[in-house]
Amino acid sequence: MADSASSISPSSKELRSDMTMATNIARAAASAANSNTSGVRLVYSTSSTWPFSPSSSSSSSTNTIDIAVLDSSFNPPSRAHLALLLSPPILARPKRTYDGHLLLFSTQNADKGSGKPGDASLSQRVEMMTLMAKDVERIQSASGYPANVAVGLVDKPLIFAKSTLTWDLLKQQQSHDQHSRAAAASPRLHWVVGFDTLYRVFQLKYYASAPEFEQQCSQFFEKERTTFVCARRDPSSYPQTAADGEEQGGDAKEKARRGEDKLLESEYVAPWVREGSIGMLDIDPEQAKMSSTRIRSLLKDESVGEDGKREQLRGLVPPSLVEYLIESRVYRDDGV
Ligand SMILES: Nc1ncnc2c1ncn2[C@@H]1O[C@H](COP(=O)(O)OP(=O)(O)OP(=O)(O)O)[C@@H](O)[C@H]1O
Ligand SMILES: NC(=O)c1ccc[n+]([C@@H]2O[C@H](COP(=O)(O)O)[C@@H](O)[C@H]2O)c1
Repeated sequence: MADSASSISPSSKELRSDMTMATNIARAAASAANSNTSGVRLVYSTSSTWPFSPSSSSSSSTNTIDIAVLDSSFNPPSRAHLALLLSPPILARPKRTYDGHLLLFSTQNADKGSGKPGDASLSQRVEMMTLMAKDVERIQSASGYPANVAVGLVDKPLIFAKSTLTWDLLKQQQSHDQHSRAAAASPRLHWVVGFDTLYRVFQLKYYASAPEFEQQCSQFFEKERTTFVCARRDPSSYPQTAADGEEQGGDAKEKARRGEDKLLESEYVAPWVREGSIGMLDIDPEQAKMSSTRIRSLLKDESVGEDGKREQLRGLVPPSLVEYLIESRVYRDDGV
């Protein structure tokens, strides 16, 4: 599926029209950012009834609507993020694709607050998310699947809380649509994450107490039937987790693999692995090495010219992002 991304570059007319739409959406999202609403706010969706489009419910062989959630800083999105979002629904077999896709950005990060100077602004992230959503729509259609994508913003940093807010939004959308097939469908969220994120979700330091963490696990896995689909990440692409650091000897990849096994076998994680609520995924090894940090460094690198940057970006970011990153000069100005 990730390979099909290479063959769906938008025409320049499509790209211009998507960029204009993305800018308008970003403007509206930024001007509403200070309003006091909490929860998940959709700023773009393929259809107004997302995720309950008629095509998604009728194409499902079960009455469950399985939705992949890519929760990211979008700073900027990479081909690895695209591969995660378009990965096969390993915990929703025999489906060959998710019924819906959600790109979600938290305006508050668990470890970095509201961001670092030199990061992309909220408007730029919404623009990039919208362009990526349009790429996902094109890839799904080119693969013969219905396109059913949304872009959302949320003001909570931790996944369990964000997931419940996403769940609340789905229930709300469903209650507006009493008479369609959607009313009988049961949505299920699948958080597509890399190993570093799965590791952090299970660190007690993020929660007020162990009982509160356990209550949130139970709400996420049991009440809402949500899952984690976790991609193995090349250790060169992210700062070491404590789990990797404790492992002695061997090369970095072996250490990372042992760190993964250790987490999956640990007290708080193993029961959900056994239940089939956490699954591991291998993505393309080149994509597993990617990080947003590396893409930001490339964009800032004054020794690489515009054509060189464009060439490298083609392999690193979703198709519509290549021109956007060059033209917007994001990460390059302001001396950062
Ligand atoms: N190369 C990759 N392989 C597998 N998962 C990845 C990869 N890159 C990012 N992810 C996952 O995608 C999700 C969003 O990641 P995030 O936006 O923090 O990107 P990042 O590349 O890690 O960013 P940065 O380099 O700025 O820290 C996380 O769950 C992360 O683990
Ligand atoms: N305990 C948690 O739920 C927890 C902690 C830290 C990061 N995260 C997630 O990891 C994702 C990536 O975070 P960074 O941008 O900090 O790498 C974030 O979107 C966040 O949701 C979750």
